[in-house]
Amino acid sequence: MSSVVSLHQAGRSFGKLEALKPLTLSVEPGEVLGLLGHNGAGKSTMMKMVLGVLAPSTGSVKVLGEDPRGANAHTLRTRLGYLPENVSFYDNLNGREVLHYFARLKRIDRRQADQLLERVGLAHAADRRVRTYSKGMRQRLGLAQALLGEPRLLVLDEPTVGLDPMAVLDVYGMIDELRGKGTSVILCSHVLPGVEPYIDRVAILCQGQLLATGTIDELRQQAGLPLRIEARGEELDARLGHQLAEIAVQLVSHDRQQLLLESPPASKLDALRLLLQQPSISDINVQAPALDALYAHFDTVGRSAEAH
Ligand SMILES: Nc1ncnc2c1ncn2[C@@H]1O[C@H](COP(=O)(O)OP(=O)(O)OP(=O)(O)O)[C@@H](O)[C@H]1O
Repeated sequence: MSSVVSLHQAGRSFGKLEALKPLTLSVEPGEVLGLLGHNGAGKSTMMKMVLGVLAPSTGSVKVLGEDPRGANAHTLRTRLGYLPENVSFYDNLNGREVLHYFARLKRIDRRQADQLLERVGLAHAADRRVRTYSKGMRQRLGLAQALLGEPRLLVLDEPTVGLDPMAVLDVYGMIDELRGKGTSVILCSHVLPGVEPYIDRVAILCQGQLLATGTIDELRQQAGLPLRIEARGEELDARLGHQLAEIAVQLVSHDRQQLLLESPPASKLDALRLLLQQPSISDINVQAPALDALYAHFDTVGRSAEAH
C-alpha cells in the first residue's frame, strides 16, 4: 500500500534560516505519527508543507500520491483534516453554524455536522454561540471541523491543549478509533505523558533537523537509556549493591523495604536473576524509559551536537 504522506529530502528555508533541514519521512495508512520538538523546531513548517500551505525549498512532498500544491490541490484538501494549535471561529455563530460553514467550504453534506457534534460531545451546545464556549468546547468543535468529510489524513496540532484529563482521554480515544478505520494521523504534541499507547511512530525534530524516528521501542534501543527497577520486600540488604555494581547496575536509593536501581538494557536479565535469588524480595517492577525521557534525551543530544 502506498504511503499517505511521503517527504523526500524535503526542506524549507526562510531567507537564510533553514527552518527545516532536508528530511525523508513517510506516514502509512492507519498510522499515527507523533511529531515532537521544542518551540521553533520546525513542526509547523513541516505540517504546513504537508497541508500544501508552504512549498518546500528543496525536495518533494506527496500527500495521497499528489503534490499538495499541485493542480489537484483543492480536491486533495477535502480529504485532509487539520486542527490548528490556536483554533478560532466566528464567535457570533453557534456550533452547528460553524460546522455548516466549514462543510460548505469542503463541499460536504451538512448533515455530517450534526453527527460530528454528537460524536465530540457538543450536541447539547450546538445552538449556543461559540463565544460562550469554554476552551475545551472550542477544542472539541475544532476537532469536529477537522473530521468533516472523513479525511484520510488528519493533522492535529496540540489537540489536547486546554483539555481536562477526561477530555484528553476522549481525544486519544477518538484518534484510536480513526486509526482503526485506516485514517492516518500526524499528532503534534508537547503533552507527552499518556500519549504512548496512541502513537505508532515518533519523529523528533530539533532546530530544524530530524533527530530520530521509529516506534517507541526502536527509540529506546537507539537511546540506550537505563531501565528503572524497583524491588520491594522486608529487611532488604543494601549489600546487594556490590553484586549489582559488578553487572553495571546502579543502586539509586534503598531502605529496608525498597531498592531502586538503574540498569543498562543489556544488564536487565542479569539484574532480575540476581534479585530473584533474594528470598527477602517479594515484588519487582521494571520500567522502561517513557516517551518524555526519550524525547529529553534526543533533544539534549541534538542541541549539544548543534553547539559544537
Ligand atoms: N514565515 C516565516 N518567516 C520566517 N521565519 C519563519 C516563518 N515561519 C517559521 N519561521 C521560523 O522557522 C523556525 C521553525 O518554526 P516553526 O513554526 O516550524 O516551529 P514549531 O516547531 O512549530 O514551533 P512551536 O512549537 O513554537 O509552534 C522558527 O525559527 C521560526 O521563527
